[in-house]
Amino acid sequence: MGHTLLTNQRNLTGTIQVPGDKSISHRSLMFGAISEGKTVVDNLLFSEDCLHTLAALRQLGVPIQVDEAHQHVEVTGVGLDGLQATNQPLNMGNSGTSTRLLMGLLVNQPFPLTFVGDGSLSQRPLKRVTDPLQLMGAKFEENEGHLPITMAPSKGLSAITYKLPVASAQVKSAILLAAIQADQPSVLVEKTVTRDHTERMLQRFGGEIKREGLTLTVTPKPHLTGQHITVPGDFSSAAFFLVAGLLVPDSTLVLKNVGLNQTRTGLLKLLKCMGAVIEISERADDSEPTATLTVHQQALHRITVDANDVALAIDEIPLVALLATQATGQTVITGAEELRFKETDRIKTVSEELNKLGAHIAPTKDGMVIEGQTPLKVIGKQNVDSHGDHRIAMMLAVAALITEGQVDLQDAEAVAVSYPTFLTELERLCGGVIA
Ligand SMILES: O=C(O)C1=C[C@@H](OP(=O)(O)O)[C@@H](O)[C@H](O)C1
Ligand SMILES: C=C(OP(=O)(O)O)C(=O)O
Repeated sequence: MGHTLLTNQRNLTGTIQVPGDKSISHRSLMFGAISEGKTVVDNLLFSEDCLHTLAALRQLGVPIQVDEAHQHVEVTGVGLDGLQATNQPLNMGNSGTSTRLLMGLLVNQPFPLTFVGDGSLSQRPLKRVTDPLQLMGAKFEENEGHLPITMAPSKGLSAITYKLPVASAQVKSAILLAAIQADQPSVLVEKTVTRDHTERMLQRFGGEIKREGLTLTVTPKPHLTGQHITVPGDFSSAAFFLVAGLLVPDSTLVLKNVGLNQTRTGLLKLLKCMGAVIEISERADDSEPTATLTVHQQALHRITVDANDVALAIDEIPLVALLATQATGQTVITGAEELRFKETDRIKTVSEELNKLGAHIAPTKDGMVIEGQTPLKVIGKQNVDSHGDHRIAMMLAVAALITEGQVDLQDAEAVAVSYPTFLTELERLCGGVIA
């Protein structure tokens, strides 16, 4: 397992183009595969997670042409009834999104399918997806609530009226992808608003979905039409540089073409509450809005974060914790229990690893209590560990930039799950100080 040595910095200055959005990349491959005609995807994210989705679809007989140098992909849609059986398991790697969305997408096939994943993914909860799919008529031959799972050949799917028990875009999307193949319209009620990329893309490919408050009604529409999708830069990847720009003395960073879908940008609202000013320019809107973000180092103050905030910033909460260690006052995060079911238990890994650098973070059942104005400082060199979690690795790399002393980041290569070039980008901005 690789490690990376980082030291504290001043004056992080530069322009960054973060890679394509992970959530939208997964969805464009999946919708392209089950549509009729060609789907062209520009700026697809070539990260480990998205490559697991791509490989699984190819394994099911979907022709996908890849030009990785230009982040360009062409998917020849085979339609929902054109997928081919496979006698090998579909390997989901580390990717919760691939697993949950593909289970919904593939639930109505006339052949069995087995899903497997790595050690971390095999611990993550799947009953939240298999329960509603079973209510729709799906049968599972092997199902302990986590991978490996085998889905039996389908005997047809019934519509569902379902109140989501968790705030999860993956669960919502799995049900929506199954519901387009059901016999009648289905109705889903969200617990709170979560990212709506599936809803937007379904409409773009010719599906019918309506939202009224937290209620979604989706009409069966198994025949969709291929599209040209340009994937915006990933807000969740941009967030690491936004936070670095806010924390590292004398910094100015410009982030180009960042996806600003409001169901993803809860971090911007939280930053505003902390007193930060982020400049937004060059706004554009295809079926997903984008803009350029400019950030300078600034003083911040404490906030409280609740379940509604968490749902709109779910992958950015580790960064909120880091920001809070440097803000004035005590920050309290509640309603974040879902963090315990990510690639690691992020309440545990965030508090344990940042505390190694001098932070005072007390984990709670559903969040964290974070003391502000705690300078990060180590004597000599301190090891911190990503525990194989890409977002923990990147958050700790940003923390290292403001830590006095040397930080040795273990298992740094986990970044490849969502942002393979993250450390190279960081090194470029720092002027080549990463060993
Ligand atoms: O739908 C998606 O693409 C995602 C939804 C979120 O997961 P949950 O739905 O489990 O909260 C998020 O954490 C993940 O990175 C991507
Ligand atoms: C939780 C994440 O992804 P996934 O659920 O797809 O593994 C993430 O990217 O932070």
